[in-house]
Amino acid sequence: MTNIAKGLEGVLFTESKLTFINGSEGILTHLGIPIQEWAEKSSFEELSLALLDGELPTAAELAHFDAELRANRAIPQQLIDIIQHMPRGVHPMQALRTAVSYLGLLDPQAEEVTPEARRAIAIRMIAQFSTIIAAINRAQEGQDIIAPRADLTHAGNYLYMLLGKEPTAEQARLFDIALVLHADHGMNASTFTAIATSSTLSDMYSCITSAIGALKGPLHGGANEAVMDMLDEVGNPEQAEAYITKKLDNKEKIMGVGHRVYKYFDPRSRVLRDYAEVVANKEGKSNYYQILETIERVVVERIGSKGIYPNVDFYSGTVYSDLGIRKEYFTPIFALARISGWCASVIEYSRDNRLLRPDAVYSGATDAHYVEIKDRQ
Ligand SMILES: CC(=O)SCCNC(=O)CCNC(=O)[C@H](O)C(C)(C)COP(=O)(O)OP(=O)(O)OC[C@H]1O[C@@H](n2cnc3c(N)ncnc32)[C@H](O)[C@@H]1OP(=O)(O)O
Ligand SMILES: O=C([O-])CC(=O)C(=O)O
Repeated sequence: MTNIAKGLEGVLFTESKLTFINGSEGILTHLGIPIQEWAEKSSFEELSLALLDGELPTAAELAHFDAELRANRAIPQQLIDIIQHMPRGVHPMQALRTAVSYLGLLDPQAEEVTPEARRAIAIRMIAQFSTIIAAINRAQEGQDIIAPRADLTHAGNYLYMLLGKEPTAEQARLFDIALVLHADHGMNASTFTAIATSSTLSDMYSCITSAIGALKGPLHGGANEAVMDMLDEVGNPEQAEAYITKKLDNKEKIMGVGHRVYKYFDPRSRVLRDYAEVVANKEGKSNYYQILETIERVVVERIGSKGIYPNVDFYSGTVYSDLGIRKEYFTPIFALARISGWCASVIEYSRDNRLLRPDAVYSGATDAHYVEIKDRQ
């Protein structure tokens, strides 16, 4: 019998120098450097450049890249108009998908697929994603759109454009760490989708628009919002154990746990848990964390033996909501970070491109003949 790799599990289709994951031990590295070190010592700007170029930048290279990001933050007025006229109540991921596709119409370089053009477009997209997402958020809430500021960090500027006031240094750094943790993750579904699109020699905006669509689903990036829905449904920590036990007894999926590659704790979930605990220790903020702690304990006890542990989406939402971000924007924030990994992976793959085209075992009818429509039952 032919062996089918359902879900493409374990299928190796390319080489990459960007990200390494050891799922059984819960290890994640970018360029060989552990994710914990990136989170502690680096910034989203530095990791983005390192992924694009495949090496740690010098101070001068990073300063140049940072200046390029700051200079490219503004988005065209035509796109602002589109965002302002989007129907109210759409999911922000729908809005983001449309906005990025439209941005491509306004970029005279959009159709260029040379490595230089792809890199230049990537830098603009990394810079502009935060402006687009903050603009969608404010427009959907009937608020004025706030122009980016060039004197703030990437993370600080996003929070400023979203909330209309400068974040504290602590808030900006916490958000920066969240972006670092989400920036890249090997051949996940959305990165693979971006690469599949790029393998046809399509343009960067098409690659990224397809990736946004893939990230949106609740089995992938959409899980962070679904975790928050679950927390709101549980309501208070006293209900958590009974709630999760019932779900597991009914063989229902728990959001924010389980992963195709990790069969142990996702290391990013450990970093985020520590920050979620800090948030919880603030007055009146402990409910979410206490519920998550209980869910984590019960899940690990009950189905840890199947390799089901918290993933990156489990604790991130509690950190975001403390920063004043609504749950519908958790997945767009994932995109705000993952844009770097998508672009870097597309650029890396396109250096030695080959059309992606897997196959299926045919299991349909054979020896059939066309039946005239009038003769069909
Ligand atoms: C950023 C990211 O994309 S991280 C992932 C975000 N997604 C989520 O948090 C959604 C919840 N998790 C899931 O749905 C899954 O774990 C996925 C989609 C992430 C990975 O799925 P797969 O690798 O296909 O695992 P698969 O579905 O084969 O599950 C293996 C076993 O674990 C169980 N399992 C997997 N995830 C869960 C879960 N979240 N809750 C309960 N049981 C689970 C399955 O029921 C299955 O059990 P069985 O062998 O007794 O039938
Ligand atoms: O790698 C995956 O399958 C999912 C993902 O994007 C992540 O965990 O960050």
